[in-house]
Amino acid sequence: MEIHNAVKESDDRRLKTKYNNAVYVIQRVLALYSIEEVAFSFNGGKDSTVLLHLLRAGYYLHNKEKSLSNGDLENFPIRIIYFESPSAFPEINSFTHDTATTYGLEMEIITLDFKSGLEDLLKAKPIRAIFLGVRIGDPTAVGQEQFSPSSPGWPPFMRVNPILDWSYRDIWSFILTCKVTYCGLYDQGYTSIGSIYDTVPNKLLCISHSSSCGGKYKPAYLLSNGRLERAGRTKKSAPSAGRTPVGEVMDGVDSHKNIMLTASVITVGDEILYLRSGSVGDDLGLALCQKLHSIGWTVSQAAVVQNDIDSVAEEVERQKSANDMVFVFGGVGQLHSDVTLAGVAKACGVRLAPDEEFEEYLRHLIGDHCTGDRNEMAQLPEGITELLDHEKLPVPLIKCQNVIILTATNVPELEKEWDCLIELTRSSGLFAVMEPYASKSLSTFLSDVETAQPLSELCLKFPDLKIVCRRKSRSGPLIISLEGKDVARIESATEALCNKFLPGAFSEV
Ligand SMILES: Cc1cc2nc3c(=O)[nH]c(=O)nc-3n(C[C@H](O)[C@H](O)[C@H](O)COP(=O)(O)O)c2cc1C
Ligand SMILES: Nc1ncnc2c1ncn2[C@@H]1O[C@H](COP(=O)(O)OP(=O)(O)OP(=O)(O)O)[C@@H](O)[C@H]1O
Ligand SMILES: [Mg+2]
Repeated sequence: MEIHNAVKESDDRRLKTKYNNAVYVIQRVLALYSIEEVAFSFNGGKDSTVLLHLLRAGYYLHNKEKSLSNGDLENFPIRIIYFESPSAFPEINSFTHDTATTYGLEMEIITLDFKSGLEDLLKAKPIRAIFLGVRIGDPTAVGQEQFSPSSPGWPPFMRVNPILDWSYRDIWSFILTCKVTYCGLYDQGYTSIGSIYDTVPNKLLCISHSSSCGGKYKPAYLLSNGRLERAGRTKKSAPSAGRTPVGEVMDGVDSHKNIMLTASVITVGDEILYLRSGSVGDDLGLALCQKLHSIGWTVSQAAVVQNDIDSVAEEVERQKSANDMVFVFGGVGQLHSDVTLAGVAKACGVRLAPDEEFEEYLRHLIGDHCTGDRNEMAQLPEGITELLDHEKLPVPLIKCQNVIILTATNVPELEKEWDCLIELTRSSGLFAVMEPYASKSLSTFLSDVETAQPLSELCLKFPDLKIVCRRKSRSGPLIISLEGKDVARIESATEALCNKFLPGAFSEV
């Protein structure tokens, strides 16, 4: 069988593993269900084209195992269903029909929507399992496994997703290795094909950088970053979750003085909580608070949690709904204690899934040891992760909704990551850069008894200012800091405070 032989003879170890796993799933389905009980939902797209050939190979191996045939595939009896729509590309439509003819497929054309079409189909036919070319990264893959029962409200059947864990690169490795014919649109820069109304060629494949591009695009298999395969889909993606919209592109400084944006800083660090050497402190958390402060953000909380999935998840869940942005440090890597990503995934109610683009970065960084065959090293929260890539960073920072995961392990590294974040913010509006806080500090030897009441009154009169009191020692002076966005208000508050005491009671620090 040409597909089986092509993969067997290839020296692409990863492709072989993916192929073997997918064909294993297909063979088990053919063992579990009778041929009348299975169907393949085929639409001429690249993923379903790959699945068609995997099914042909799986059917061939199934028969061979049962000595049912010599592997001749002239007759491929798995029922094919195609939901034909007037909004499909004519090229996709004709490719689907041509493929059916080439491989002698029994194709059932359904003109209803997916749900109604399946309801009618399952009333008429004994179908119990349907193969789909869904892959991780597709919006509909979230939460699905290789075997996923249909959703509540849908007719009952098993969705079988044999290529769920295939990456964009795996799809093209298979197509090119097996020399499979695919729809011509993929040679014209289309990388994922929806309807004529929401799909254009992927501009990352545009040959000319001029605005018009001359209509020339590279073929889909040359897209190096598989994460961007849907960049040709014109539908808008959902905005990041957050308490308030913080994604506006700020060209410099936000002019709205009254907007208050709050952040929470979470350090994941057993070393801070347990080690007695005294050498480990939460320097990074502290440094980040100062950075946030310098762009006019308020830090509502800085916490240290254990390297434990539930501890991270609980803290992240609490803070992400109470703040505009949450920054998490520590616990990122490959050690047993590196649970931050799992904690963030749990807090966001998603699972970890292999990420091809992240794996690519790790491979550059650590070499080929890191890939494995099943991408264990590059698992990120599924469906919600953005990689914040900057040329100065060896590995991108990770953003999941309004949670940013930093990888710095010391203050100089943090400064570098922070500078990159700010640059990214200016170019693509990660978060708002606000007017920085202004502050003034006063020192006094007045006693607490004397200052308590006037300071309480001052707080009530100037609710827009943060009035912070501290002492360096019990017997030393009291330092009063007034902080806010409006220098004039700080001056008024200073004057109001000084007027309540004899001249010279306060000196500016
Ligand atoms: C064979 C088949 C089975 C499907 N089963 C389900 C299902 O169980 N639950 C569900 O929410 N959507 C199901 N869908 C719909 C898809 O998840 C998804 O909504 C659809 O592919 C989106 O395509 P669109 O972006 O073109 O609308 C099914 C689709 C097909 C073709
Ligand atoms: N109109 C349709 N008819 C039959 N099956 C469909 C249809 N639309 C989607 N499917 C099923 O859903 C799967 C996922 O669709 P999706 O569009 O993500 O992949 P694809 O079309 O195979 O490839 P591409 O991502 O390049 O468009 C398909 O592989 C197919 O199994
Ligand atoms: Mg498609």
